[in-house]
Amino acid sequence: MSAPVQVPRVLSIAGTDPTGGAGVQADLKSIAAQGGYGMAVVTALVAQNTHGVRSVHVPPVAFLAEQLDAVSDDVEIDAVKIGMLAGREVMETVSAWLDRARPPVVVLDPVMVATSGDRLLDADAEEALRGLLPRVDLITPNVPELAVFAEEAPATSWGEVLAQASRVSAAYGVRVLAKGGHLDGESVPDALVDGSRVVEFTGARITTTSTHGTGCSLSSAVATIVARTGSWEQATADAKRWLAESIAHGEDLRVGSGHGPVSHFAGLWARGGLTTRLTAAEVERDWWDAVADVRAAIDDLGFVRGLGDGTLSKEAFGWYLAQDALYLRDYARVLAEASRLAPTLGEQAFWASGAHGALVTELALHTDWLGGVEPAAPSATTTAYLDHLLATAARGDHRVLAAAVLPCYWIYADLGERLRGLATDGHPYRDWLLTYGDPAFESATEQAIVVVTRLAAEADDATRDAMWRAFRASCEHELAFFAAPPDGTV
Ligand SMILES: Nc1ncnc2c1ncn2[C@@H]1O[C@H](COP(=O)(O)OP(=O)(O)OP(=O)(O)O)[C@@H](O)[C@H]1O
Ligand SMILES: Cc1ncc(COP(=O)(O)O)c(N)n1
Repeated sequence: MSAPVQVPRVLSIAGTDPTGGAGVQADLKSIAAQGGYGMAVVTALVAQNTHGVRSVHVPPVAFLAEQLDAVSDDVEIDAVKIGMLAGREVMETVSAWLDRARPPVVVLDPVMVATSGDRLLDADAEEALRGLLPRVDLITPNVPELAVFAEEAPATSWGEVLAQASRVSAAYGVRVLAKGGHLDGESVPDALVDGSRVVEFTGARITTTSTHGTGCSLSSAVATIVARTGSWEQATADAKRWLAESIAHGEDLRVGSGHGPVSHFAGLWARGGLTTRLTAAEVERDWWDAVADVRAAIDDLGFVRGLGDGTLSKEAFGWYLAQDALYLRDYARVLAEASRLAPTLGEQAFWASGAHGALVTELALHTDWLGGVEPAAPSATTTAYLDHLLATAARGDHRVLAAAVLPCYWIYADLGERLRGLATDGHPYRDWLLTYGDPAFESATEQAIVVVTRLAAEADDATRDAMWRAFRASCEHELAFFAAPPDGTV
C-alpha cells in the first residue's frame, strides 16, 4: 500500500444501476461521501430497478480493456473497487489489467447474487473469479458468496461465518470482510478476517426496505478510507458506521417501490448543509452594496456638505470635534477588547494597533484642535453608538465585534477620500480635510476589511448574520453621528 493521500483517486470497475442505488452509481456516491475522487469503468449495462434485474448487456471486452487503460495511462490510481464482473472473459480482462496497472489497493465485492435474489454471475464465471484473488487485498462476500469461495454450504450462524471466512482467507491468502447482513437477528455483525486474526464489528439491524446496494457501497467506502488512512480496521469501522447512517435515511429518498437505495450523503447534508461558502470578496461587495443607502444619506448631510464646501460654522465643527474625541476614547477601549478576544496573533496585533491609533488621534484632537480643553459630555448620539459597540464587545464574539468596529474604518475612510479632494488653498477646514489622507489609516482600513470579510466568509450562517447586523447597525450609527452636530453654516 502506498502512502495515504488526502483525496484518494478511486476507480470503480462495476456494472450499472440506472436507478442509482447499486453498481457504479452507488460506488461513485460512496467514494465521494468518504472524501475520495470517484472514477468508473463499466463492465456491464444492467437494466434493473429497485425490484430486480431485467436484462444485462455486456459490451465487448476489448472495449473494457480500452476503458481501463484510458484511466491508468493518465491517472494515478490510489484504490480500486471491483464489483459486478459478468463472465469469465470480463474477469480475465480485469485480471490482466490489474497485472499491468498494479493499483496499490484492490477491494473485490464478489457480486454474484443481488439483494433481489437475481444471479448476476454464471457458474463458469464463479470459477474465474477465484483466479482474481491473488491480485486482491480484500474481498467482501455476503453469506452466500462466502460459501461459494469456501465451496461449502452457506453458513447459518455467525460462528460458522467466521470459521468459513478464516478458511477462505487462509486458502486464498486474501483478507476477508465477512458480512452477516443475510443472517437473521437483531444485530448485523461484520468481521475482518486475515488468516486466524479476526476483528469483529457489531451494528444494530435497521428495520427498512432500503438495502439495495449496501454491499457495493460498503466495499467502495472501505477502499476509499483505506487509501486515505492506510488502516483496514479503521476503514471497516468507519465505513460501517457511515453505511448505517445512510441506510437509516434511505427511505427519505422515496426512490422506487421495491428495495430502495441508501442515502449516501444524508449525514453530510445534515451536518454540512448545501450552501456554497461565500468568498471574502463577495462579502465585501454584498455588505458595501447593502449600506449604499446609508452612504448616500451621509453624503447628503448638511454637516458633510458644509465641511466639504467650507460653509460649516465653527461652532458646528467644534461640537463635532469634541464628540469625536469622546467617541475615540471608548472606541479605543472596544478595539482593545477586540484584540483581547482575537484568536490569532495577527488579529490580536492588528486590533491592538487600531486601539493605539485611535488614542493617538484622540490626543492630537485634544492638543491640536481643541486647544487642550476637555470636551463636554458625550451627546445622546455618541452614547448610543458607543453603547452598541460596548454591548457587542460584552457579548464576547470577536467576529461580531470585528464587524461592529469596521464601519468606523470603512465609512470614515470612504468619506475622507472624497473630502480630502476638496481641500483647496484657503479652504477654512483645509488642515482638517488633509488629515483624512493619512496613509497609515488607509492601509489599516484595507486590512480591517480583509480581516472582517474573511471572518464572515468562514463563519456559519447564524454568525455571519449577526456580523452583518452589527455592521449595519454601526453604519447607521455613523450616519447619526455625522447628522448630530447642530445645524449651522457661516
Ligand atoms: N438492515 C440493516 N441494518 C444495518 N446494517 C445493514 C443492514 N443490512 C445490511 N447492512 C450492512 O450493510 C453491509 C452489507 O451487508 P450485506 O451482508 O447485506 O451484504 P451484501 O449482501 O453484499 O449487500 P447487498 O445486500 O447490497 O448485496 C454490511 O455491513 C451490513 O452490516
Ligand atoms: C450492477 C450491479 N452491481 C451490484 C449489484 C448488487 O446490488 P446489491 O447491493 O443490491 O446486492 C447490483 N444490483 N447491480
